[in-house]
Amino acid sequence: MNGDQNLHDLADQFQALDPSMVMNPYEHMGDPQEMGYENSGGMDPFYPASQAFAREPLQYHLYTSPRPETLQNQYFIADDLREELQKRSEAVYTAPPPGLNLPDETQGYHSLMPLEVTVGERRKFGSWYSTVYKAVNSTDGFPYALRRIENFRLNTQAAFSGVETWARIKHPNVVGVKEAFTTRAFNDNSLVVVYDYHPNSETLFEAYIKPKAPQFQNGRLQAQHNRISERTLWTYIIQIASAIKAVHEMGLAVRVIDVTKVIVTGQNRCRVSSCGIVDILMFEARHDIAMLQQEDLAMFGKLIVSLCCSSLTVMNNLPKAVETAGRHYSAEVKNILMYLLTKPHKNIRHLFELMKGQMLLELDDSLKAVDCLESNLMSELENGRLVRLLCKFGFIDERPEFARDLRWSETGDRYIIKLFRDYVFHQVDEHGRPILNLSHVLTSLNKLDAGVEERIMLVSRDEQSCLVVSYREIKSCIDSAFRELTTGAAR
Ligand SMILES: Nc1ncnc2c1ncn2[C@@H]1O[C@H](COP(=O)(O)OP(=O)(O)OP(=O)(O)O)[C@@H](O)[C@H]1O
Repeated sequence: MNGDQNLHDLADQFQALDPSMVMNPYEHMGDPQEMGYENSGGMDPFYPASQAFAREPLQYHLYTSPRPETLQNQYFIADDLREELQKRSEAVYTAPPPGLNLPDETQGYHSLMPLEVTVGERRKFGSWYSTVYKAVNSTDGFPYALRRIENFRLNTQAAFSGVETWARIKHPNVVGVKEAFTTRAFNDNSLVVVYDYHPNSETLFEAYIKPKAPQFQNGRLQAQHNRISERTLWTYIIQIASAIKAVHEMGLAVRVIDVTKVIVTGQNRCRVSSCGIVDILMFEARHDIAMLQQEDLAMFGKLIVSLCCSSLTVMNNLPKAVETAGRHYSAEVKNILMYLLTKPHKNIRHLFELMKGQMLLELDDSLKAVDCLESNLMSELENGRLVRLLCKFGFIDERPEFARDLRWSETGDRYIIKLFRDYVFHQVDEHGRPILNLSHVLTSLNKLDAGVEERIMLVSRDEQSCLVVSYREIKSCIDSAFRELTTGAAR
């Protein structure tokens, strides 16, 4: 199907969706090249090349061109991204259910909410039980993740000496460490290490290994297999290796590299959590850092094997596990595994040498992801601008009194603003039914914000007065009314 055919199909759908809407917002659009855009390759096929277009002067808040109804959703960020961000926002604001018997506050953190189930069978963190909570810091108001080690008695404050060094590690694949303290607020001796909070994250174990409930497929209950794809596996390998490199270069060792201690914080984004905590727990057992770093790499190998085989028990028979991994993944993956699990003297820099080819792919993918996010951000930039404009309307329209004038918002410049508000939001069709046309609203507000010379007819509700004004004039009315309000507020 060619471009014209597409266009016709779209136009048909457009008519079918809303017969009362006959305006085509593309009608007066010109060639993007003529508009001064250097690269028109990525622009819509909806811009016919033949018609002339009077370009508006370039402004920093230049608006995007209006789109047809059927593409309305493209005014906003992509649905899956919005859903993901909304889930995160919801996670930040979720309050704990009542009756958890948690302290109201500990060391300046309040609103504690467990991020994991604390009843039933629990795994241990070394020799201790641990629980992760979300809590809000009273000083900066931000949420943090508190990892609490239950029933831990600290023998010396010196055990906290490494926390400062950990807090200096700012790396995209390491969950940031903020501080550590002991507390009796949970009615025991607890150690708490405070980390950056990454809402709605799950561990690699939860994402790829934990058995999923069977689901109905083709009318039958079927087990869910979530074997990780080779590309995603490499993404995680490179990110975790990068985290390990950052930690080793600070003269530290991660000391816990495990599928339950690496969290997935976004699409294919992972971060090593729980850094620094083992240094406190095992402070008194002196260790050679070079040896601990070797152990980090061996643990990393085991993590990759469990991901490849979607199982934790495979670690009981590593040679068999490596063989299984080799059957499902490339020789390159097997090569890395052999290096990490069998080489007596390994080194994180050498590991990167072995992964050179994959790193280029990773770089390409992450640049693509940045491009995609940037284009989503652009649409939100436009929307943010429109929200500010709507706020101005809200401040001005229907204001009951200003400067002792009960009719301030109905008279002078404000009368035009009121009529424009009706033009944008309160139009009705020939049968008196409300027209709820988001495209019209966005187009009108964008033109207003850019102050274009295009003229529109504003009609009063009783149809007794009728004004023809340009968007530029309406914009200047709004600016002066809003200025009056700001000077009035400052008085
Ligand atoms: N910094 C963090 N920000 C947000 N959520 C986190 C953070 N750290 C951990 N979590 C979440 O808290 C939950 C519990 O984490 P934890 O590391 O205890 O995993 P676990 O599987 O419960 O391990 P264990 O069985 O050893 O307790 C997980 O769902 C994890 O995603």
